[in-house]
Amino acid sequence: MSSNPVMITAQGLAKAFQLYAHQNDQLKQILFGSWQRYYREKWVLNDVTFEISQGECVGLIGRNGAGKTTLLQVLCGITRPTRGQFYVGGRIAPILALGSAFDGLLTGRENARIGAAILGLSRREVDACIEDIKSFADIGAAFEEPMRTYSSGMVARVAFAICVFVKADILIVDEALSVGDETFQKKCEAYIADFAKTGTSLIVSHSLDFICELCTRVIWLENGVVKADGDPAEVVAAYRQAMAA
Ligand SMILES: Nc1ncnc2c1ncn2[C@@H]1O[C@H](COP(=O)(O)OP(=O)(O)OP(=O)(O)O)[C@@H](O)[C@H]1O
Repeated sequence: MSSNPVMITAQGLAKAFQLYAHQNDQLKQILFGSWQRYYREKWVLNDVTFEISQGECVGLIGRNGAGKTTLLQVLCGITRPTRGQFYVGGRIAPILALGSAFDGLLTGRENARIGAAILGLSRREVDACIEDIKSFADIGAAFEEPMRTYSSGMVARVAFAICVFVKADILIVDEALSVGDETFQKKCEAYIADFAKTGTSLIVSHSLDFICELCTRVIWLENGVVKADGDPAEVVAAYRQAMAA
């Protein structure tokens, strides 16, 4: 374990989603929830505990549905944990999570301004970097058009570009590279690798070679619990073996 300051702590994190069998069950729950429960719980995270220190680049791996995105959403404050605590000690750049908050009626530029402000930039800082964000996103005139007209790759480009310019302490990346085309993927990979030299990163990816190459540590999540946490080569080898089996 590193002697650097702790940037992310997850302590006994658990998350259950409420599943309603019928549309009006949600209303019943609001009205009569004190007497009866109208939903079924789906536990996605169960007692997840770890610490990430300043300067670590941690890969988060696991099968589809293992709970990786949910864990990142909890750490980014997008969803609340059902149990447990977490601490994040710095400004987060949540690549892709940010994209889900865009307003489709607003242009790329307007969403970029709002996104950068939400992530902590002042109006003057936003003014100073908005053209750089446009240039990094590299979607041409579409930057001035409503985002409802964008492809998923274009949305990801704008989300990634905002995160590049918010001067974050912690980079949280959820499968950012899967939607971009090859040129943009390479640009993002180079940025993430550069950020990882000094910042703290938590990266979800199914690209195990990329994770092994970049990360100093890997956490393997399985059915909402930490199955392994340690050296990238060892954890990835064990994960590959489990997947093959
Ligand atoms: N809002 C929701 N309501 C109910 N279930 C949900 C909700 N969001 C996610 N889930 C469920 O939680 C589980 C974990 O989802 P999550 O997206 O965190 O997995 P993941 O490890 O990121 O998967 P993938 O590798 O496919 O992206 C899945 O079974 C998913 O169906």
